[in-house]
Amino acid sequence: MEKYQKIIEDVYLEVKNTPHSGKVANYIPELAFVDPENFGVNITTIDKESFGVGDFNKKFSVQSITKILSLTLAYKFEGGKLWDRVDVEPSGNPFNSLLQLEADLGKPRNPFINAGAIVICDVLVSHLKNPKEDFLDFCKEISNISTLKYNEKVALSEKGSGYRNVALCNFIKSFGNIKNDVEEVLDFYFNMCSLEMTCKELSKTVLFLADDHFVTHKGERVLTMSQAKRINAILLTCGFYDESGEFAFRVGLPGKSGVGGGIVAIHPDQYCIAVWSPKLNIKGNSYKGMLFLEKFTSKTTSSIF
Ligand SMILES: NC(=O)CC[C@H](N)C(=O)O
Repeated sequence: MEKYQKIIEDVYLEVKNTPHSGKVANYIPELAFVDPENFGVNITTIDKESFGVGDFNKKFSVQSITKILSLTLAYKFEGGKLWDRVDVEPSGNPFNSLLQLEADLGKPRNPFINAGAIVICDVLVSHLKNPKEDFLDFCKEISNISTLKYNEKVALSEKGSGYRNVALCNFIKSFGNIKNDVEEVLDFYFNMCSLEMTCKELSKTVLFLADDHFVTHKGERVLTMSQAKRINAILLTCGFYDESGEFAFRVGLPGKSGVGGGIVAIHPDQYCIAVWSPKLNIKGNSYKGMLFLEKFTSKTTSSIF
Protein backbone atom coordinates (compact mmCIF):
# COMPACT_ATOMS: atom_id res chain seq x y z
CA MET A 1 0.00 0.00 0.00
CA GLU A 2 2.79 2.44 0.86
CA LYS A 3 3.97 2.50 -2.73
CA TYR A 4 0.56 3.83 -3.79
CA GLN A 5 -0.16 6.36 -1.04
CA LYS A 6 2.30 9.10 -1.90
CA ILE A 7 1.48 8.86 -5.61
CA ILE A 8 -2.26 9.03 -4.86
CA GLU A 9 -1.74 12.15 -2.74
CA ASP A 10 0.43 13.85 -5.35
CA VAL A 11 -1.76 13.00 -8.32
CA TYR A 12 -4.87 13.99 -6.36
CA LEU A 13 -3.50 17.52 -5.79
CA GLU A 14 -2.31 17.83 -9.34
CA VAL A 15 -5.67 16.81 -10.80
CA LYS A 16 -7.67 18.80 -8.25
CA ASN A 17 -5.93 21.94 -9.45
CA THR A 18 -6.46 21.17 -13.12
CA PRO A 19 -9.06 23.55 -14.61
CA HIS A 20 -12.47 21.92 -14.68
CA SER A 21 -13.76 20.61 -17.89
CA GLY A 22 -17.08 18.90 -18.49
CA LYS A 23 -20.59 19.12 -17.09
CA VAL A 24 -22.56 17.51 -14.27
CA ALA A 25 -25.26 15.18 -15.65
CA ASN A 26 -28.61 16.93 -15.52
CA TYR A 27 -30.81 14.74 -17.72
CA ILE A 28 -31.67 13.03 -14.43
CA PRO A 29 -32.81 16.24 -12.65
CA GLU A 30 -31.85 15.07 -9.15
CA LEU A 31 -28.21 14.50 -10.16
CA ALA A 32 -27.79 18.17 -11.07
CA PHE A 33 -27.90 19.18 -7.37
CA VAL A 34 -24.55 17.61 -6.55
CA ASP A 35 -21.61 19.92 -5.81
CA PRO A 36 -19.32 19.69 -8.86
CA GLU A 37 -16.25 20.34 -6.69
CA ASN A 38 -16.51 16.97 -4.95
CA PHE A 39 -13.42 14.90 -5.62
CA GLY A 40 -12.49 11.70 -3.83
CA VAL A 41 -10.27 8.67 -4.41
CA ASN A 42 -9.95 5.39 -2.56
CA ILE A 43 -7.84 2.32 -3.19
CA THR A 44 -8.42 -1.08 -1.57
CA THR A 45 -5.84 -3.80 -2.06
CA ILE A 46 -6.63 -7.51 -2.17
CA ASP A 47 -5.17 -7.73 1.37
CA LYS A 48 -8.05 -5.39 2.32
CA GLU A 49 -5.80 -2.42 3.07
CA SER A 50 -7.59 0.80 2.23
CA PHE A 51 -6.42 4.35 1.61
CA GLY A 52 -8.45 7.39 0.58
CA VAL A 53 -8.06 11.11 -0.08
CA GLY A 54 -10.49 14.01 -0.50
CA ASP A 55 -14.20 13.21 -0.50
CA PHE A 56 -13.66 9.45 -0.36
CA ASN A 57 -16.18 9.01 2.44
CA LYS A 58 -19.11 10.88 0.83
CA LYS A 59 -21.95 8.93 -0.74
CA PHE A 60 -22.74 9.51 -4.39
CA SER A 61 -25.04 8.00 -6.99
CA VAL A 62 -23.06 5.17 -8.54
CA GLN A 63 -25.50 4.85 -11.48
CA SER A 64 -24.13 2.56 -14.20
CA ILE A 65 -21.37 1.24 -11.96
CA THR A 66 -24.07 -0.92 -10.31
CA LYS A 67 -24.32 -2.72 -13.65
CA ILE A 68 -21.21 -4.68 -12.63
CA LEU A 69 -23.20 -6.14 -9.74
CA SER A 70 -26.40 -6.82 -11.66
CA LEU A 71 -24.40 -8.56 -14.39
CA THR A 72 -22.60 -10.61 -11.75
CA LEU A 73 -25.84 -11.80 -10.20
CA ALA A 74 -27.47 -12.56 -13.57
CA TYR A 75 -24.34 -14.50 -14.62
CA LYS A 76 -24.55 -16.54 -11.42
CA PHE A 77 -28.13 -17.45 -12.23
CA GLU A 78 -27.80 -18.13 -15.94
CA GLY A 79 -24.17 -19.12 -16.55
CA GLY A 80 -23.18 -19.06 -20.23
CA LYS A 81 -26.86 -19.00 -21.36
CA LEU A 82 -26.80 -15.32 -20.48
CA TRP A 83 -24.90 -14.55 -23.67
CA ASP A 84 -27.90 -15.68 -25.75
CA ARG A 85 -29.72 -12.61 -24.42
CA VAL A 86 -26.91 -10.04 -24.51
CA ASP A 87 -23.68 -9.92 -26.52
CA VAL A 88 -20.14 -9.14 -25.35
CA GLU A 89 -19.02 -6.74 -28.10
CA PRO A 90 -18.14 -3.07 -27.69
CA SER A 91 -20.91 -0.99 -29.23
CA GLY A 92 -18.88 2.07 -30.25
CA ASN A 93 -22.03 4.08 -29.58
CA PRO A 94 -23.25 6.26 -26.69
CA PHE A 95 -24.53 4.48 -23.58
CA ASN A 96 -28.18 5.29 -24.25
CA SER A 97 -28.22 4.67 -28.01
CA LEU A 98 -31.08 2.88 -29.78
CA LEU A 99 -29.28 2.67 -33.10
CA GLN A 100 -27.94 -0.89 -33.33
CA LEU A 101 -30.87 -2.63 -31.69
CA GLU A 102 -33.03 -2.84 -34.78
CA ALA A 103 -30.31 -4.44 -36.94
CA ASP A 104 -29.32 -6.71 -34.05
CA LEU A 105 -32.95 -7.86 -33.57
CA GLY A 106 -33.21 -6.65 -29.99
CA LYS A 107 -30.02 -8.27 -28.70
CA PRO A 108 -27.94 -5.55 -27.04
CA ARG A 109 -24.23 -5.42 -27.92
CA ASN A 110 -23.09 -5.72 -24.29
CA PRO A 111 -24.42 -5.68 -20.71
CA PHE A 112 -23.06 -2.22 -19.84
CA ILE A 113 -24.86 -0.03 -22.36
CA ASN A 114 -28.35 0.84 -21.13
CA ALA A 115 -30.03 -1.60 -23.54
CA GLY A 116 -27.95 -4.49 -22.22
CA ALA A 117 -28.35 -3.48 -18.59
CA ILE A 118 -32.13 -3.38 -19.06
CA VAL A 119 -32.09 -6.95 -20.44
CA ILE A 120 -29.97 -7.98 -17.42
CA CYS A 121 -32.62 -6.40 -15.16
CA ASP A 122 -35.27 -8.44 -16.96
CA VAL A 123 -33.25 -11.62 -16.27
CA LEU A 124 -33.07 -10.67 -12.59
CA VAL A 125 -36.78 -9.88 -12.41
CA SER A 126 -37.40 -13.42 -13.71
CA HIS A 127 -35.19 -14.94 -10.99
CA LEU A 128 -35.83 -12.80 -7.91
CA LYS A 129 -38.94 -12.85 -5.79
CA ASN A 130 -38.55 -9.23 -4.66
CA PRO A 131 -36.06 -7.84 -7.20
CA LYS A 132 -35.25 -4.53 -5.46
CA GLU A 133 -34.83 -6.02 -1.99
CA ASP A 134 -33.12 -9.22 -3.10
CA PHE A 135 -30.63 -7.37 -5.32
CA LEU A 136 -29.79 -4.97 -2.49
CA ASP A 137 -29.22 -7.96 -0.21
CA PHE A 138 -26.82 -9.41 -2.78
CA CYS A 139 -24.90 -6.09 -2.92
CA LYS A 140 -24.72 -6.03 0.88
CA GLU A 141 -23.46 -9.57 1.00
CA ILE A 142 -20.64 -9.20 -1.51
CA SER A 143 -19.55 -5.83 -0.11
CA ASN A 144 -20.13 -6.73 3.53
CA ILE A 145 -21.65 -3.25 3.91
CA SER A 146 -25.03 -3.61 5.58
CA THR A 147 -25.97 0.06 5.23
CA LEU A 148 -26.14 0.18 1.42
CA LYS A 149 -29.25 1.95 0.15
CA TYR A 150 -30.99 3.11 -2.97
CA ASN A 151 -31.74 6.83 -3.20
CA GLU A 152 -35.48 7.00 -3.79
CA LYS A 153 -35.40 10.61 -4.90
CA VAL A 154 -32.88 9.81 -7.62
CA ALA A 155 -34.83 6.72 -8.71
CA LEU A 156 -38.08 8.71 -8.93
CA SER A 157 -36.34 11.55 -10.70
CA GLU A 158 -35.09 9.18 -13.38
CA LYS A 159 -38.45 7.44 -13.57
CA GLY A 160 -40.03 10.79 -14.42
CA SER A 161 -37.47 11.66 -17.10
CA GLY A 162 -35.99 8.41 -18.42
CA TYR A 163 -37.77 8.50 -21.77
CA ARG A 164 -34.94 6.87 -23.69
CA ASN A 165 -34.80 3.96 -21.29
CA VAL A 166 -38.57 3.52 -21.59
CA ALA A 167 -38.15 3.51 -25.37
CA LEU A 168 -35.26 1.01 -25.19
CA CYS A 169 -37.17 -1.37 -22.97
CA ASN A 170 -40.29 -1.30 -25.15
CA PHE A 171 -38.26 -1.67 -28.33
CA ILE A 172 -36.39 -4.71 -26.98
CA LYS A 173 -39.68 -6.17 -25.78
CA SER A 174 -41.03 -5.92 -29.34
CA PHE A 175 -38.28 -8.40 -30.33
CA GLY A 176 -39.18 -10.72 -27.45
CA ASN A 177 -35.97 -10.13 -25.49
CA ILE A 178 -37.79 -8.66 -22.46
CA LYS A 179 -39.89 -11.37 -20.81
CA ASN A 180 -41.46 -9.43 -17.94
CA ASP A 181 -43.68 -6.41 -17.65
CA VAL A 182 -41.86 -3.31 -19.00
CA GLU A 183 -42.93 -1.18 -16.01
CA GLU A 184 -41.56 -3.67 -13.54
CA VAL A 185 -38.24 -4.04 -15.36
CA LEU A 186 -37.77 -0.27 -15.61
CA ASP A 187 -38.72 0.33 -11.99
CA PHE A 188 -36.04 -2.15 -10.98
CA TYR A 189 -33.52 -0.59 -13.41
CA PHE A 190 -34.06 2.95 -12.09
CA ASN A 191 -33.75 1.81 -8.48
CA MET A 192 -30.66 -0.23 -9.19
CA CYS A 193 -28.98 2.81 -10.79
CA SER A 194 -29.82 4.94 -7.75
CA LEU A 195 -27.64 2.87 -5.41
CA GLU A 196 -25.32 5.07 -3.37
CA MET A 197 -21.79 4.35 -2.23
CA THR A 198 -18.66 6.18 -1.17
CA CYS A 199 -15.36 5.70 -3.02
CA LYS A 200 -14.19 3.66 -0.08
CA GLU A 201 -17.22 1.38 -0.24
CA LEU A 202 -17.04 1.05 -4.00
CA SER A 203 -13.38 0.06 -4.10
CA LYS A 204 -14.12 -2.59 -1.46
CA THR A 205 -17.28 -3.87 -3.19
CA VAL A 206 -15.59 -4.94 -6.42
CA LEU A 207 -12.68 -6.74 -4.76
CA PHE A 208 -14.26 -10.02 -5.85
CA LEU A 209 -13.12 -9.16 -9.39
CA ALA A 210 -9.51 -8.54 -8.34
CA ASP A 211 -8.89 -11.33 -5.87
CA ASP A 212 -8.87 -14.92 -7.18
CA HIS A 213 -9.41 -16.21 -3.64
CA PHE A 214 -12.20 -13.84 -2.65
CA VAL A 215 -14.96 -15.23 -0.45
CA THR A 216 -17.79 -13.28 1.16
CA HIS A 217 -18.07 -12.86 4.93
CA LYS A 218 -20.29 -15.94 4.78
CA GLY A 219 -17.40 -17.87 3.22
CA GLU A 220 -18.93 -18.10 -0.25
CA ARG A 221 -17.31 -17.47 -3.62
CA VAL A 222 -19.04 -14.86 -5.77
CA LEU A 223 -17.86 -16.06 -9.20
CA THR A 224 -15.54 -18.74 -10.50
CA MET A 225 -12.14 -17.48 -11.64
CA SER A 226 -13.13 -18.00 -15.24
CA GLN A 227 -16.35 -16.00 -14.78
CA ALA A 228 -14.45 -13.16 -13.09
CA LYS A 229 -12.01 -13.14 -16.00
CA ARG A 230 -14.91 -12.73 -18.41
CA ILE A 231 -16.50 -9.86 -16.49
CA ASN A 232 -13.14 -8.07 -16.37
CA ALA A 233 -12.81 -8.59 -20.12
CA ILE A 234 -16.21 -7.00 -20.76
CA LEU A 235 -15.31 -4.14 -18.41
CA LEU A 236 -12.12 -3.49 -20.36
CA THR A 237 -13.80 -3.54 -23.75
CA CYS A 238 -17.21 -2.03 -22.92
CA GLY A 239 -17.08 -0.34 -19.49
CA PHE A 240 -16.78 3.21 -20.87
CA TYR A 241 -19.14 2.95 -23.84
CA ASP A 242 -17.72 4.65 -26.91
CA GLU A 243 -14.71 5.70 -24.89
CA SER A 244 -13.69 2.19 -23.83
CA GLY A 245 -10.74 2.15 -26.23
CA GLU A 246 -9.59 5.53 -24.94
CA PHE A 247 -9.83 4.39 -21.31
CA ALA A 248 -7.85 1.21 -22.04
CA PHE A 249 -5.30 3.30 -23.94
CA ARG A 250 -4.89 5.95 -21.25
CA VAL A 251 -5.47 3.94 -18.04
CA GLY A 252 -4.93 0.30 -18.98
CA LEU A 253 -7.32 -1.30 -16.49
CA PRO A 254 -10.80 -2.81 -16.70
CA GLY A 255 -13.32 -0.47 -15.13
CA LYS A 256 -16.76 1.08 -15.16
CA SER A 257 -18.09 4.61 -15.08
CA GLY A 258 -21.43 6.08 -14.05
CA VAL A 259 -23.10 9.40 -14.85
CA GLY A 260 -22.92 10.31 -11.14
CA GLY A 261 -19.21 10.95 -11.87
CA GLY A 262 -17.82 7.78 -10.34
CA ILE A 263 -15.33 5.38 -11.89
CA VAL A 264 -14.10 2.12 -10.45
CA ALA A 265 -11.08 0.35 -11.94
CA ILE A 266 -9.74 -3.11 -11.18
CA HIS A 267 -6.17 -4.32 -11.22
CA PRO A 268 -6.51 -8.13 -11.10
CA ASP A 269 -4.40 -9.66 -8.31
CA GLN A 270 -3.62 -6.24 -6.82
CA TYR A 271 -6.27 -3.64 -6.06
CA CYS A 272 -9.51 -1.83 -6.86
CA ILE A 273 -9.56 1.94 -7.06
CA ALA A 274 -12.59 4.25 -7.07
CA VAL A 275 -12.61 7.93 -8.08
CA TRP A 276 -15.48 10.40 -7.92
CA SER A 277 -15.67 13.80 -9.59
CA PRO A 278 -19.14 14.74 -10.93
CA LYS A 279 -18.24 16.70 -14.06
CA LEU A 280 -18.50 14.46 -17.11
CA ASN A 281 -16.86 14.66 -20.51
CA ILE A 282 -18.87 14.49 -23.69
CA LYS A 283 -19.01 10.66 -23.57
CA GLY A 284 -20.56 10.69 -20.09
CA ASN A 285 -17.41 9.66 -18.19
CA SER A 286 -15.89 11.63 -15.30
CA TYR A 287 -13.31 14.05 -16.68
CA LYS A 288 -11.13 14.24 -13.59
CA GLY A 289 -11.75 10.59 -12.76
CA MET A 290 -10.16 9.51 -16.03
CA LEU A 291 -7.35 12.02 -15.72
CA PHE A 292 -6.57 10.86 -12.18
CA LEU A 293 -6.49 7.20 -13.17
CA GLU A 294 -4.33 7.86 -16.21
CA LYS A 295 -1.73 9.64 -14.08
CA PHE A 296 -2.02 7.08 -11.29
CA THR A 297 -1.39 4.00 -13.45
CA SER A 298 1.38 5.81 -15.35
CA LYS A 299 3.23 6.91 -12.22
CA THR A 300 2.82 3.58 -10.42
CA THR A 301 3.45 1.67 -13.67
CA SER A 302 0.60 -0.61 -12.63
CA SER A 303 -1.71 -1.52 -15.45
CA ILE A 304 -2.60 -4.88 -16.95
CA PHE A 305 -0.34 -4.24 -19.93
N1 LIG B 1 -24.04 5.87 -17.75
C1 LIG B 1 -24.89 5.82 -16.77
O1 LIG B 1 -24.53 5.91 -15.60
C2 LIG B 1 -26.33 5.77 -17.16
C3 LIG B 1 -27.26 5.37 -16.04
C4 LIG B 1 -28.54 6.13 -16.02
N2 LIG B 1 -29.36 5.65 -14.95
C5 LIG B 1 -29.27 6.02 -17.35
O2 LIG B 1 -29.91 5.06 -17.59
O3 LIG B 1 -29.21 6.89 -18.16
